[in-house]
Amino acid sequence: MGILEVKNVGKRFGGLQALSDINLSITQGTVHAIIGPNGAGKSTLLNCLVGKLIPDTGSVSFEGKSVLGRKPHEINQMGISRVFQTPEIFGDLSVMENMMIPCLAKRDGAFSLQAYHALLSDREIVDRAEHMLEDMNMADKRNMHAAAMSRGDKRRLEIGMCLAQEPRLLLLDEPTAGMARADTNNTIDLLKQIKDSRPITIAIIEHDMHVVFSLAEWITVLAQGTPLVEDTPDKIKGHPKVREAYLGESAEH
Ligand SMILES: Nc1ncnc2c1ncn2[C@@H]1O[C@H](COP(=O)(O)OP(=O)(O)OP(=O)(O)O)[C@@H](O)[C@H]1O
Repeated sequence: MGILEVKNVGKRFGGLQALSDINLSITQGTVHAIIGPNGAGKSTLLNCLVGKLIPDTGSVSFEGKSVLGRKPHEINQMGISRVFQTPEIFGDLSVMENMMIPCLAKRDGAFSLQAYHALLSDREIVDRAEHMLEDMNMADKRNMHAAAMSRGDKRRLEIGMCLAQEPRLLLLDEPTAGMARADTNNTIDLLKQIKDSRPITIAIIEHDMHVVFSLAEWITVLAQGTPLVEDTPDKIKGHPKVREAYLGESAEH
């Protein structure tokens, strides 16, 4: 059984069947990419995994426990963290302050902005945040305003903030969208380093085939809301159905 099991999931928006009969198993410790043309249902599926949407049919379970009906923060506490397309960081705070927030949430189970000032003198949280920044190779940026960083560094910080919560499954929604090639390559290296240094499973939605083929060990191709094919990257590359449904279209990205 996979760390994440999706069975017969369907989701309809009015007259549109966005997902139909999705079956997906994500194996523990792998990098699993979900690819597909625009509108294939990738984000809808991801939203069903993290409690932002409730599927009309089917089941989603993480480590054998159903996630359906749980709120996003409850799913997060179960061990699933999600990195969004646009980095979700606090631009007005420093890099260090940003990192302290998930460290506190991990320890205390919640975070309130009222507790923010007390954070600065909380040695345990400061130490943990410093350690995470070192782990992310960002210690030299600790006092920088988060908003002033490059897109690649904002992404690096956000990924670090997710990891501070020690998730067992990291979900990445187009983590290199809008990045210059150098930042994309840095993000690929960072994700490889994360994968090699901790027991984590990564599921990634991505349009950039360079990123997909650099990282993925297993690929599911969605088309029109349903899995078209799943296989290793080598098999997916030359698969005629995939070329027809996706790779032709991917030239636009
Ligand atoms: N909240 C919504 N209400 C109505 N239709 C929606 C909603 N969210 C998504 N859709 C539709 O569902 C289909 C799947 O969308 P989704 O965003 O999941 O695709 P995607 O594969 O992530 O696409 P992209 O690669 O462009 O991000 C699309 O036709 C989209 O227009």
